[in-house]
Amino acid sequence: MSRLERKSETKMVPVPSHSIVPERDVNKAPILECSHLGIDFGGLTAVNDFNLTVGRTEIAGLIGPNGAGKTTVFNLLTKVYQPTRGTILVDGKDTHGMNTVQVNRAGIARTFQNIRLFDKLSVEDNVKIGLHNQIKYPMWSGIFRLPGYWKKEKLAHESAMELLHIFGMEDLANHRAGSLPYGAQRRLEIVRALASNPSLLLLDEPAAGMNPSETADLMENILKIRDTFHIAIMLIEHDMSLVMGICEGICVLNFGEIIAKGTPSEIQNNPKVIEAYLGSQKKEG
Ligand SMILES: Nc1ncnc2c1ncn2[C@@H]1O[C@H](COP(=O)(O)OP(=O)(O)OP(=O)(O)O)[C@@H](O)[C@H]1O
Repeated sequence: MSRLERKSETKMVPVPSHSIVPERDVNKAPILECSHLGIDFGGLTAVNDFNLTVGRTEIAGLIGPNGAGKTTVFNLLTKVYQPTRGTILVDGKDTHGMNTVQVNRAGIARTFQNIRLFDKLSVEDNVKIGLHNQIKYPMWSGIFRLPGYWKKEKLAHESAMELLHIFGMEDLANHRAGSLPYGAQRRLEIVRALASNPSLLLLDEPAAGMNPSETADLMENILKIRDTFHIAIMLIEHDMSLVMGICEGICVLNFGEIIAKGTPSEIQNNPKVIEAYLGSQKKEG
């Protein structure tokens, strides 16, 4: 039986910040704790009083109608924006004042709504770029190609190939990233994000533009990432079959505020959630 046919939901247990985490994570320090997080853009409050805890190995979903504030939350977590208020703890560390590079070193990696690969570089080189936090080249050994440089280069090659192998992409290592089919480019983005060895991987609409078979592969790959690397994954997604199929805890935003948290079945039956989605459909219609 394919793992995606599993119907049983993960048992979730309550933790502070009115959140739930998978039972298997309850005795482990959470990977993410947001308290009263918010940001204003001039007079517009894009996110307000965002409280969320994500378990160590949880697959968490962040959903909501268009313009609800989902990407803004990712931008706050990754310090593209500094919060107007509230705190973000990553692995127990307060990220106040950190920049995007520091927060990546603290354990958060992400992909974007639109593909952001280096099209003209090879698949392998794209992954090596993601390894930059892991493998440091001392300046002089790089400029003069000293033995130390070749040692690091060999290590980077081996690490990149190992990651590509996990996702069945090692045969594509020398292909130009821009020449890959759409689904493979999106997979490569995820591999590149994983190269920075995150504890929390943020995926912004990973299934956008995918056909059903690419989406099914993506779901398998997300489960594989969680099970291989034992990390947490938080995803924004409009494809409800993906969200309801693999997310364990789901948080729903509307107009920048959390309106519900729960398991897939709780969220699907929550009247506030149904109203938020129907309301946004009426507005669009
Ligand atoms: N840099 C910014 N300056 C001003 N307003 C912004 C900025 N970034 C986001 N916003 C506003 O914040 C609100 C939330 O936007 P956001 O992109 O986070 O929504 P979303 O839930 O990700 O939407 P979608 O599902 O359509 O991607 C919107 O009203 C948006 O216009």
